[in-house]
Amino acid sequence: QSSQWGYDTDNGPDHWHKLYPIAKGKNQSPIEINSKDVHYDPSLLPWFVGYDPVGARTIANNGRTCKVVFDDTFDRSVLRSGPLTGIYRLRQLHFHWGSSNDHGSEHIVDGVKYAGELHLVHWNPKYSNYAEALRKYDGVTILGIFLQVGKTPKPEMKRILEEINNIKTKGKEAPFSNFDPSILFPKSWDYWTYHGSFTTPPCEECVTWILLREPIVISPDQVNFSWTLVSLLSWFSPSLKSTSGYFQVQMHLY
Ligand SMILES: NS(=O)(=O)N=C1NCCCN1
Ligand SMILES: [Zn+2]
Repeated sequence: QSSQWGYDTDNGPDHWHKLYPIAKGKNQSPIEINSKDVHYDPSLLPWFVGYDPVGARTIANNGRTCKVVFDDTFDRSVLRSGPLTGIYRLRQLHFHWGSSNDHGSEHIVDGVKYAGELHLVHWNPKYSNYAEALRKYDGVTILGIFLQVGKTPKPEMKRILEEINNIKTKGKEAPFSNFDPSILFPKSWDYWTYHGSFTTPPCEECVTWILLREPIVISPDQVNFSWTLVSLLSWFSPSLKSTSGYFQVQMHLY
């Protein structure tokens, strides 16, 4: 087990539990979603966001992903309602890509691996800080949006993909301002929700997942932008750590 966790055979998901025991927990993400096992919950509310574009701060390559960081020092950009109680502050967004278009997403839907998955990470400000929220069942909510490769480019992705060119090496960071991530959202806000974990170590089980059923579609050349980033990062296609164990995945239809 090399010192740093990753996605290779000697430090991948099956090794993580040695340093991060929670990785062997009962509520680990990602999971496979089988539509036939999903419980439709008519009492689930729609979710809403209020994002302040002026809250965007930086875009960084941390050697595993490209992440955009936001000012979360007050209730500036928040997600609320849906399966949640109260509001959750947007902290960062990041992507998961594969080394080819036939895989890359972390969650799998009816056997389908999407080319990528966008995660918007939010934390519950009823706790005094993010680090404390990670230790709570209702500490974090992650909005997950699947990325599908199609003919038409998604113009709203342009800013992020152009910026990726300036952070091609691990550890690089660049200013990133005036960006409201809700412009990336698909038309339908129908979602699946379940309680799980971060998909990377320490894999805390503090996450209420809100996964959108409708993917966003980007073009092949937009994906190969991510390829430039991917080719510089030890990329991955994570193995699903969780068994098909029983979990409450509910669905809201608008
Ligand atoms: N892929 S994930 O579940 O969002 N995992 C994360 N781990 C560290 C903090 C941000 N997110
Ligand atoms: Zn993620």
